[in-house]
Amino acid sequence: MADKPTKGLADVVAASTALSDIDGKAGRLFYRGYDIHELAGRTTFEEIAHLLQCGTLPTREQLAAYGAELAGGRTLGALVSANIEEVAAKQAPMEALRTLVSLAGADDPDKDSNSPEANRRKAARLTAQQPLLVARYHAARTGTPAPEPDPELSVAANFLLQITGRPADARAVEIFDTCLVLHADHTMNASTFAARVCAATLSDMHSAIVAAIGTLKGPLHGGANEQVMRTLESLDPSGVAQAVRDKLAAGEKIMGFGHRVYKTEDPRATHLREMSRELAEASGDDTYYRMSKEMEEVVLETKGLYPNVDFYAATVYHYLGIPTDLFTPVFSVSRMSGWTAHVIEQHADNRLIRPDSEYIGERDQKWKPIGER
Ligand SMILES: CC(=O)SCCNC(=O)CCNC(=O)[C@H](O)C(C)(C)COP(=O)(O)OP(=O)(O)OC[C@H]1O[C@@H](n2cnc3c(N)ncnc32)[C@H](O)[C@@H]1OP(=O)(O)O
Ligand SMILES: O=C([O-])CC(=O)C(=O)O
Repeated sequence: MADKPTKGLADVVAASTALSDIDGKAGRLFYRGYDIHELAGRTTFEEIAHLLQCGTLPTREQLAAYGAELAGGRTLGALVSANIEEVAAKQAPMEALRTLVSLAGADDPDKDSNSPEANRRKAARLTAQQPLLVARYHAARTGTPAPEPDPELSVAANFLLQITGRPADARAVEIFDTCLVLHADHTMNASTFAARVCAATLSDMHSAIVAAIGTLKGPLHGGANEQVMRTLESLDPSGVAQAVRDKLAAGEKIMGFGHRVYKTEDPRATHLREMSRELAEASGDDTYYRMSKEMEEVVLETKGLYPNVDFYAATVYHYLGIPTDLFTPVFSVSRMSGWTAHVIEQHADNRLIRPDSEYIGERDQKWKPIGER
């Protein structure tokens, strides 16, 4: 008989990885051995994607080559282009991305290979395409064409340009770039696990990424950042503390708080809180930042829970002018670098991921003809 399951697989080690590591008690996160506090604000998203997908922080030459590869990958395949209008009309952003990445797989030149070289090229292409898919989706649904991506600009600068329709100022780009750095990878989170389960059947990278996108979408995972903003918008700024206490007393979960692994401050939230404060001040209206701080105090005092990565990311994206329903797609733009690196890692040392289950259903049932049931 199987052992009793650990609900939600808490504390179960499901894979070995050299990509990221978390110390949940100390509130520390590392990408390939680098503390996130060493990297945030000092490295670009392109450097982090290279670190995850290629193994090292790049030299200048490697970064130039990787940047050129990303710039070259910023195109949409024929199948995506032919369908994006209809997808944008019928699907919400994360559903659309799930569809569009699947369609992009059909036009990928490496679609029939899982070799290490093909996987690395696909990883760069998916990382290049994801922000473009979000921007073109947004353009299609609003009927406002997005500016063409500029090969001279970074992933962060191009994304803000394409979403807002105008070049972002240098500090906004730095802040958004840091957000992308902070969201890139996070050990065996639910979407990465989904990607690895799919990849471990020796399925292809696009299939694994479709599984990951569908998993990130849920409000207990990446979907929480959108819900944080919706909560802030729904609250009366003068009644935040009482409203949060009432929600908690009613057994409601407050989105953006709590974490399976961190039992103290999420180290990414430390950076995001500060960036939210800076942007709020610069905007001349810090209402949402002040409301967030108040929520944080009440949730900590009442439940002992800390904000996770999604909490302050919400107001940062809001102040940067990103539409609320694109917050989770933004998460996917960054996490694509980690998901694809995990697929590369899974394929490089593979074994089928197939856990056991505990059977809790009926036993010894006897078949009856349909008329007698
Ligand atoms: C990128 C990310 O995915 S970060 C996480 C994003 N998700 C969210 O912000 C959604 C809100 N948070 C949550 O739902 C949870 O904290 C999760 C999903 C992140 C972690 O879940 P788990 O490790 O399974 O913890 P679980 O949901 O069992 O919570 C443990 C206890 O804390 C409570 N709790 C956890 N999070 C919250 C919250 N945000 N608000 C209120 N109570 C909470 C639970 O109700 C539970 O209480 P109980 O023991 O009295 O029943
Ligand atoms: O690790 C998790 O469970 C969720 C999370 O914070 C992430 O994916 O960034």
